[in-house]
Amino acid sequence: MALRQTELRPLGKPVGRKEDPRLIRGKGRYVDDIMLPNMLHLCVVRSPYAHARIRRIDASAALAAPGVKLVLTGEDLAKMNLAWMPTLAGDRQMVLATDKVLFQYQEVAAVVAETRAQAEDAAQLIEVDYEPLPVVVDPFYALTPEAPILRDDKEKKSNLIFHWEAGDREETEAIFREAPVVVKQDVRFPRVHPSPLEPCGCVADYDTARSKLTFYVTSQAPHAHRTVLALVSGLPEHQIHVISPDVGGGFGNKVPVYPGYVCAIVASLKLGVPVKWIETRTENIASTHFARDYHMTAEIAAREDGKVLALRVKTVADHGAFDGAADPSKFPAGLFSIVSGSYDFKAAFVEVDGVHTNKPPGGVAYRCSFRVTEAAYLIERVMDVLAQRLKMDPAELRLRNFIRKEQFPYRSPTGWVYDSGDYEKTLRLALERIDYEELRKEQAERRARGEFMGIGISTFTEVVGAGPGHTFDILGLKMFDSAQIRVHPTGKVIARLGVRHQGQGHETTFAQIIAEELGLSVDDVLIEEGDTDTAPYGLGTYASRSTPTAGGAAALCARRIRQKARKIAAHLLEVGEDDVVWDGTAFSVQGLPGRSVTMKDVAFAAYTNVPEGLEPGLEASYYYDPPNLTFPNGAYIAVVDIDKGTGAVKVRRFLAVDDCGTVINPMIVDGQVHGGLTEGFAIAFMQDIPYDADGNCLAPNWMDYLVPTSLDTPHWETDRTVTPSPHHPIGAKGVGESPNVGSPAAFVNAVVDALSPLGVEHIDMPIYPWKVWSILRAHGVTE
Ligand code: PCD
Ligand SMILES: [Cu+]
Repeated sequence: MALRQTELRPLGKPVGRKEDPRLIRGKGRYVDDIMLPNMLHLCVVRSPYAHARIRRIDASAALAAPGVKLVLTGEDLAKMNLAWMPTLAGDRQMVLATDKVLFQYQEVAAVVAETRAQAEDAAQLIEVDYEPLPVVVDPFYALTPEAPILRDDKEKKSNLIFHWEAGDREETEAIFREAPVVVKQDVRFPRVHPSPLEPCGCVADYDTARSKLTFYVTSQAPHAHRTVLALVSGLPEHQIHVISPDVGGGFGNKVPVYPGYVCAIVASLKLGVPVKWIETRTENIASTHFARDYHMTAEIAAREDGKVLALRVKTVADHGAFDGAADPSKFPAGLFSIVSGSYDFKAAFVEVDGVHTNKPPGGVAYRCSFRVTEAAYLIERVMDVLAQRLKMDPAELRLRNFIRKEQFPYRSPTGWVYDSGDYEKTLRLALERIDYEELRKEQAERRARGEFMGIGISTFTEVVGAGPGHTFDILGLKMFDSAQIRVHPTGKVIARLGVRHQGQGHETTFAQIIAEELGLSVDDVLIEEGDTDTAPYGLGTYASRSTPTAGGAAALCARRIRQKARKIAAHLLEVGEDDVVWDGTAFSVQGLPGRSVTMKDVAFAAYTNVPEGLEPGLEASYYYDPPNLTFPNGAYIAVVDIDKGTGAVKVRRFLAVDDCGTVINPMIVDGQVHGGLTEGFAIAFMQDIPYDADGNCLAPNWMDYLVPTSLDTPHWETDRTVTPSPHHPIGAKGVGESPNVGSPAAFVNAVVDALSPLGVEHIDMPIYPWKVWSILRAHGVTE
């Protein structure tokens, strides 16, 4: 049962979500709900070819079509110096193609008309004369000398975008030379897409009289978008007002700036009226930024008793036509170097080659703090390969190799400093709750009967919460975050934060933090995010960073308010400030608990009766740059049964034990875990975006790119251990991404475990029934 929103001391309690009465009654206000007078509609014309030279674009028929007000091409944008724009990774991307296209569905022209239907009809009339060029789909081929160079706009004549390394090569090699056991496995993380329910979209409204651009956009990072728009367009930043209304899911998809946004803004500037652009589902999947697509090879050097010694990883990363990776500037392969996971390796060496191909740009951090999902999946998969090779129980192998709780803060061999954790406790709780021993017995019995039952374990560690600002920036913008709290005379509060939630429940959880610190109830605190004219500057919501950064800012900002409140309380209680104590709900006089004033009394006095010399009013702001990241972790266990006839995998049980430090709202954390597990399940069993040899996208819709329904989705069991972050103001770590990061390996490990009697050591995701069926058939299990 959810806790009432009027109760005091709400931190750690399952308070009902304040945003839900609005959202579940269909009263959310999303970008497509915005209707402005004289608003026009924009439709993007896209390339049918994955690689082609553009000889000519003829827009005359489109311009003559009913309702059409404007057609934009790359040439038009080039005159305004807007044909290209910067990507988050410091590459550049075409807004509208000028001389050639580099992926199927690339933006080629934009049509603006009175209605959306008119814009779409006219888009069909635009004639583009393409000269097809040879297509590069395979990133390994892209690196060979025979492959055509795709980006002729770049100085470097190569499809290699970057080569990046972490760890100690020599020490790692030395350990490998001597190691008694070495296992090696190729692992692919398929190309997937965040695919939020609400696709991307915007309304650009340029007011010529006030020279002000109001830009409504479904954005995870409105402030960063405003800065990028100012830099790209040359409009002064204070004349750009970005509003991110309710967001229907983000999942990393709404961090980048997309060509449609720039086109809508240019159209509004040219026409002086509002212009709306809303993507279709196909446009979303086939042109906005993808995720993953990592081809990884991992090797572990170990002793015969299972103690791991060193890790070596080589990866080819397919970034598509433009490097749009949403990674902090200093990390071209994101935080992939966290790949040594929860285990105490002596040494590690990691290499990543980023490569251009004729595919859409990316990759974004889809429920993943910058390539952490790929890393966690790889290490959890390869640990199982090692267990199988050594004929050891995978739980036992993990227990033997965990970083021990007394080793924190722990420096990993690639340089990360893990803040805290108790991995053994978390795994033991999971083993006990699922009754692991009993399950293994049952498995042995079933195996004896020729049945295929599997148990998969994943004990992942994540790194979330970017900043700190000294290491983390995007396009130079330091990744701190902010909160601003204003207490009104009646003790009601408005708090604005620099992040922007997309369904995570910030209106509730951040109200819980502030209410807890100020002795108020959640009902008393209104949280507002997403409006750049009112909210303090922040980097946005992704990378499970809101709680580690803005959550920290909210607590510290509230404490700043309390400091001033204490002065006012002393004045009201007619004692010295040192005699005032705060008990969590009221200020009282030391030793005289009967004499007290609440935050509400103090708030009123702040506007009516302040001590002499003190500034009236009660508000504060705080920009919080965390000293380190937070390292949430978990132990996940999947139990599966395989149907021998069809190869279908049934997830019988799934238990997720998470440790995200201090929990603000256990009900919301459970919801976060349920959602992320559902995504992880989809990635493991049903999602991939394949391309044919001509670069045609083979899954540009929800018929081919599958999204699980409630019927497909297993029942989730959750539990928790709590190891607070030692540096976060309330001890909280992020959690939003954990289930997506940790679960794919548990599913795959379970399926491989089920098939291990056949000698199977690895299956690449997605594990479609036909893949399993082919294995069963190859081994004569089924016909
Ligand atoms: N310890 C703790 C932690 C946390 N929490 C809670 O939970 C949530 C979450 O958080 P975080 O972890 O901090 O995170 P954020 O930042 O807020 O968010 C973000 C994430 O989130 C997730 N989840 C979700 N949900 C929803 N509903 N929707 C969405 O969209 C989404 N997305 C996803 C993603 S993808 Mo990326 O962007 O890719 O990077 S990242 C991400 C919030 O409310 C909070 O406060 C609590 O309570 N406690
Ligand atoms: Cu990732």
